[in-house]
Amino acid sequence: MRLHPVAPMLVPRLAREDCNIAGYDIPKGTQVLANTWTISRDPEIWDNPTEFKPERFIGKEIDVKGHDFELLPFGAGRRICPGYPLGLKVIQASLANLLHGFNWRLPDTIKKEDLNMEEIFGLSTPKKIPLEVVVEPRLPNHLYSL
Ligand code: HEM
Repeated sequence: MRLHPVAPMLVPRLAREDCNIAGYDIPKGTQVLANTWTISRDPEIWDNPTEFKPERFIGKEIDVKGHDFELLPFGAGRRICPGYPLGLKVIQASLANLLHGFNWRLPDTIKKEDLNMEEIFGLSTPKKIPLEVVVEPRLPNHLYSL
């Protein structure tokens, strides 16, 4: 959610009055876009920003619920994603099921360090090059029948 947020830009906002943010004058009527993708890779905020290191959050108060402006995968304020509690639960449940049910590995022809993590930028950020993986069941067969 930090390195690869689903939506790289938040929904556009319109300034209702003249204001100044971090030294920048923003006149009333300006359309403002928050670039969450760039903020969550800002080296002034994050150590080794391009490194996937989930343990960086251990013991930190920071969360994804719109209060910490350095990490806004669901946006913030009045137009924050209303589906974020569902989104978080679906991601956690799906990921847990996939990891519990299958062993995952890269094909022998691809090395971990060669994995392409580029994205296509648009309203959302799908992977530029689809991930190829070898998936093997790790539980007894009868557990996979519907
Ligand atoms: C991991 C899953 C999801 C992510 C990362 C996500 C992300 C976002 C983001 C970034 C916004 C823009 C917020 C802003 O500009 O401040 C948004 C808006 C919205 N999301 Fe989600 N979302 C997710 C799941 C869902 C789900 C499950 C629902 C509905 C069941 C949902 C419904 C909406 C709606 C209706 C808006 C527009 C809110 C408005 O403009 O007032 N989202 N979402």
